[in-house]
Formats: sequence, C-alpha cells, structure tokens
Amino acid sequence: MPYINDVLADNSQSNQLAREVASLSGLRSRFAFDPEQIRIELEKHIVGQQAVIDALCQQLKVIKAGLHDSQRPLCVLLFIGDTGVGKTELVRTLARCIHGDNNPGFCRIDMNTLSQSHYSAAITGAPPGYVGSKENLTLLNEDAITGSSSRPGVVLFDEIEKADTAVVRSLMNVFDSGKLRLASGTRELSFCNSLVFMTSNIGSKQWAQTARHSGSRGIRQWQQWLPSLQSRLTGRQRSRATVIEEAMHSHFDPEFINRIDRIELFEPLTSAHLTAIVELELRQLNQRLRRQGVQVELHPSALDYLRDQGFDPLFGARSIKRKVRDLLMVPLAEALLSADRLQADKGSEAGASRVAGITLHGRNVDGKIEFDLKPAKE
Ligand SMILES: Nc1ncnc2c1ncn2[C@@H]1O[C@H](COP(=O)(O)OP(=O)(O)OP(=O)(O)O)[C@@H](O)[C@H]1O
Repeated sequence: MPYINDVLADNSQSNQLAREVASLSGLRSRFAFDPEQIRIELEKHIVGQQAVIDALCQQLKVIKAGLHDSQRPLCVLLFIGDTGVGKTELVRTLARCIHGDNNPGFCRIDMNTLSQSHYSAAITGAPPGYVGSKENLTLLNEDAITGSSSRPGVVLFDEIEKADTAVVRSLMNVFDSGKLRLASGTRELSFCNSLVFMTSNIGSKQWAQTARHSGSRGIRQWQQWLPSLQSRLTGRQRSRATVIEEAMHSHFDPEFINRIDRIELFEPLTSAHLTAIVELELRQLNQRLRRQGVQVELHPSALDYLRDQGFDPLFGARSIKRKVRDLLMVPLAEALLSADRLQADKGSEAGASRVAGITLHGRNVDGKIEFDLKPAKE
C-alpha cells in the first residue's frame, strides 16, 4: 500500500494538472500552431497521402478554433495502411511542426510489446504491492502526452491491432474521459491536451489476397465512418475500404471503433511516389551538404536505381533511407574525398576546406552510382 504522504503528493500533482487543463479549456486559440503552415510542412515531407493530410488539417483547425470537447483527447485518429507508407512518418513530422526539433517530441508506444495481458501493466504501471507501483512507472512519457498550454501533446499507439484486450480497454477509457488511471491507484494521466493517433495494418493481408484473386468484390453497406470517404474514393479504393472495414469489425469491438473520431486510409505507394521519396531524401541530403558548398544532382537512371533497390513489397518505402545511405552516400563520400585530394594536389594546404560551389552529378553505371567529379562552377 502506498504511504499516505505519497498519495497526497500524487493527488496534489494530478489536481494541479487537472486545474491547468480546466483553466486552459475555457480559452480559444490558445494553441501556437498554424494548421496551414503544418499542411505546407506535411506536404513537403509526406508523399502520396494528400487525403489524409487534408483530413488531419481539418481536425487541427477545429482544435485551434477551440471547438473540441475539453473532457477527452483533442482528437483520436486511426491511420490504417500497408507497412512503410508514411503513417508513423506523418505523426513524426506533425510532432516536429508542433514542438520543433526539441523534446518532448511525441510519445510512441509499440503495441506489439503489449500483446500479452501480463504486459498490460507497462501502460498503466504496476498495481499496488507490485514492484514499481510506488514509482508510478509506465511506458508513457508524461511530458510528451500533456504538451504545454500552447502546444498539444502528441501520442502514437503503433500497431494497435497487436495490443492485448486489457490494454485496448484501458485505451477506451482514455478516449472516453481523457484520463488514464495508473494501476497504483494514486494518480491519473490526462490526455485532454493530446492529439492521439493509432496506426494499424489491419486488412492489408486480406486486401492483398482479394486483389490477387478478383478485384471485383461487391461493395457492402457503408458503416458510419465510411460515408465521408465514399465520395472521394474510386471503385477500387472503395473495395479496399470495405475489406479493411470487415477486418476491423472482426477484430475490434464496436465500442472501441465508436470512440475513434476519424479513421483514415493510407494509399499504397506507386512507383512515382517512391521516386518522389528518393527525391525527398536527396533534398534533405543537399540541405546538409549546403553548409559545405556541395550539391548533388542525380540522373534519372540513378533515381530509378535507388527507387528499385529501396522498395520492398513487404516493407514499403522503409528501406529507401537505408539504400540511399549505402548506395548513394558511400560513393558520394568517396567522390568528395577524391575531390579533396584533387584540391590538395593543386597546392592547397592539407585540411583546407573543400572547393565551394561544386555540384556532383550521379548516374547509374552497371548497377552502381558513379559521380562526375568535374566541378560545375570553376
Ligand atoms: N508517404 C511517405 N512519404 C515520405 N516518406 C515515406 C512515406 N512512406 C514511407 N516513407 C519512408 O519510409 C519510412 C517508414 O515509413 P513509416 O514509418 O511511416 O511506415 P508506417 O506506414 O508507419 O509502417 P508500419 O505500419 O510498418 O509502422 C519513413 O521513415 C520514410 O523514410
């Protein structure tokens, strides 16, 4: 049993938090973020998921205008889609837009680690009498969840379908009341200032099978979360949404689904999207290189090579970053070091800074990216 002083200290802490949130909820536009600015940033960083970005920005406007319910999370969104299509990246980018590159960033819980009921204590902390109960230890990062008066917290429950039912039940309570009572019984975590996201791959396997077998599935009756999507979906997208919906209903209780504000489907990435993601990586690399006065340009043959090497049907675009590091950065590093040597041979002192204003042109030569060393500006 916790000591009475611990209980009092914890209670006064959670009362303080409750008071802060209550006092904030009466104010409008207390948030510093600008939904339109966030849209611009998301569109810069996330490829091929325009409909999801639009839906998210609409939610942000409602929150910014102070129209949300102050007794629950600011919003609860479920992102569904294949692996490696940008679900987590979208939340990461949003958290960066809201909090900058600094902490607290966002609180990400991998539900795979909470797939068995005896691990459910990890989310609510240990019950009284168990190790850790007095410390109120949980997987949740309180600062990232509560955010601050002008910035909402951002929480991501990744792969929600993997969570044990005890964990899902705790979450339902959070979505209802905005509160998570820690198992020690001494305090609560408030999610009333949090943007809550969940991700899931549910239905992906079933859709892959359906699409393989026919692709001409009948469209079933739409459930309540689908009509808003219906108008903007093509026939094929509607069939996919139906398969995903069926998978959701057979996995989750309706009580859980009903507590979600919006369910958004991420599109599978096309070849053009993958090329755009390679270009995105290249832009980020060029930003880092700008300080050194170096830029990289890639011939379409090199872009196609990186795209083909980086895409894995099982993992989506996940390995593009790794392939860029292995297949682009390694030869680029070699080319830059050669450029340094060339400069040194021309008589510059060892360790002198690199030639400013060079552009390196990369192309695919027999399955290897090679760089043209000639400086563009001499
Ligand atoms: N639409 C996209 N736009 C930009 N980058 C993307 C996109 N999709 C994937 N990526 C790249 O792939 C990596 C993995 O994507 P992400 O973590 O968002 O996958 P996910 O959809 O959350 O998959 P999972 O369901 O397996 O968690 C990202 O870090 C990013 O580099």
